[in-house]
Amino acid sequence: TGNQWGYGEEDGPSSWYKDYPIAEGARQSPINIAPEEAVYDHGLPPISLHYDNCTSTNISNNGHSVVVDRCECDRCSSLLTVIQGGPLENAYRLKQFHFHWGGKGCHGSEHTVAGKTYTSELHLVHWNAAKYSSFAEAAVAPDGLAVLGVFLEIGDERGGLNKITDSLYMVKFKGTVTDFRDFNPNCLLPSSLKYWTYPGSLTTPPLYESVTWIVLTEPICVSEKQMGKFRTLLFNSEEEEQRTRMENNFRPPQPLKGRTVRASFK
Ligand SMILES: Clc1ccc(Cc2nnn[n-]2)cc1
Ligand SMILES: [Zn+2]
Repeated sequence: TGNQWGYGEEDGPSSWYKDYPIAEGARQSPINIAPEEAVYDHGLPPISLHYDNCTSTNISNNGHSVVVDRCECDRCSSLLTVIQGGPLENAYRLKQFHFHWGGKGCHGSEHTVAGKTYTSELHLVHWNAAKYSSFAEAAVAPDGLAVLGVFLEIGDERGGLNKITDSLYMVKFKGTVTDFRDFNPNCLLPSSLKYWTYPGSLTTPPLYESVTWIVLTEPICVSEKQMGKFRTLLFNSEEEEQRTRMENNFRPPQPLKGRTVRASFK
């Protein structure tokens, strides 16, 4: 039932085009960011993040990544948790955040910077709630989504990440979910909000070309021990006999096809 895609030899990124022809589209993500070719746009305002009211609700393993959903209850959804400014015409509301990572070593990010890969990449997924009435409606619109990308590199431990890594044992298997309240992703942001921005897509099927990408230039540091806990997750459910470690859940860079990457800085 439905399209079975993954990150393996048979079902991985190089075969997604069979079920999702948009995989070969004109604005696919991720991309390699070439800083020298990025165009400094002095008209680009800074981005502003209002995550203070951010309340998470649960953490889950969807068979592709580990996802922290934002609470959508009436009280919470009235409280604004948004990204605005930068290339965005209006405020985009946070829907969820998740990660992409590698096996041991320093590959694992989706975007690369002058060919450099990072050990992981955090994605905060937002939708244009000012213009569309649901995430699903926004997800298919060219200005529907905004994803904030944060690079993770191996170094000192990141304290704020421990609440997540200490919960991962509860969502080891695909299809598992557990309460995960009051986590604010502010603690996972670097000190600088300098960014690159370009028009792109979701990096997994359905690969919709609806994402305004905002990729922060400054990585955050996480420890090898913390990354090791991400790699205890499994792609498969408890019922499946196959036990496949969840790692290398990243799509490689896609052709730029004439797009311009803009920089918020000189
Ligand atoms: Cl709703 C949804 C669908 C796909 C992805 C995967 C992804 N796309 N861009 N970054 N991650 C994340 C959220
Ligand atoms: Zn992602």
